[in-house]
Amino acid sequence: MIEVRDLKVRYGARVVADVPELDVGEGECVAIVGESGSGKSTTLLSLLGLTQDAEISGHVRVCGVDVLTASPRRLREIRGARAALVMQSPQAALSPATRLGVLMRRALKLHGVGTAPSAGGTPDEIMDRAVEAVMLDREILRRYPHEISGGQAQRFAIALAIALGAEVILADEPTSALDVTVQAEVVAVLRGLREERGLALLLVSHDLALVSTIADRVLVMKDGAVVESGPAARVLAEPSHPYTRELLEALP
Ligand SMILES: Nc1ncnc2c1ncn2[C@@H]1O[C@H](COP(=O)(O)OP(=O)(O)OP(=O)(O)O)[C@@H](O)[C@H]1O
Repeated sequence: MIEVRDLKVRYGARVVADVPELDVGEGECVAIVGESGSGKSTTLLSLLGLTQDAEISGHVRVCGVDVLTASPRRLREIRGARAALVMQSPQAALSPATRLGVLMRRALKLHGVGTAPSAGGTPDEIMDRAVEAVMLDREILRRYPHEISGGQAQRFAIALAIALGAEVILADEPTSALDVTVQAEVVAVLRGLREERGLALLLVSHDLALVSTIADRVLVMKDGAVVESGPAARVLAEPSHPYTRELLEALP
């Protein structure tokens, strides 16, 4: 689903992300961890061609599309629909005067989902199933963005991705704005989607406790470079790089 080789992202002369290898297969979760400014978000955004003013080299394939050479039209086909980005505070991106159901219906229409009679049902059926998949009541579709909590907004953002038929979710600190119990709900939703729908998940987080509960593999970034990578259980239990040990020691 995601295949990265020799990715380098530069702003001017400075390499802010250097990722030799990163693969996320169907039903897998890979986490990128590291302190603020280490290049995690830049790496994530570059996978969808969303870094502005950056010079990018290497090989990036997402849902079968060669991102660095694809036409803008081809990129638009995967962005949002097949590969969805879930950010830290989705509420800010939701139009305040639009009910969530109206917003979701517009997104489906924009991407042509639910228009063909055969393709997964009517827009209403697709929306109901997506909301159910993230354990929200369908009544939420009648609400405005300010009428929902941070955890509900995050789950709605994931539901939107599901409704649009996402195969890959790229999540940037999806739970950092949430309190601990609500974080657990969002993680449970993501874990369920991987297991039940084979969704591939690339997660950026500075929260190693969260990562240990969901990721199969971990990449540790520092100053733009990957200093350690491997199975999450191994990296978190027996870190081989001093920086990973530092991150682990900083855990509460
Ligand atoms: N548009 C830009 N122009 C120039 N430099 C940038 C730009 N965007 C990011 N950077 C720089 O790239 C480096 C990596 O930033 P990035 O946001 O990827 O780090 P991060 O690990 O995700 O940090 P955080 O956890 O704080 O989001 C930082 O030094 C940042 O200042």
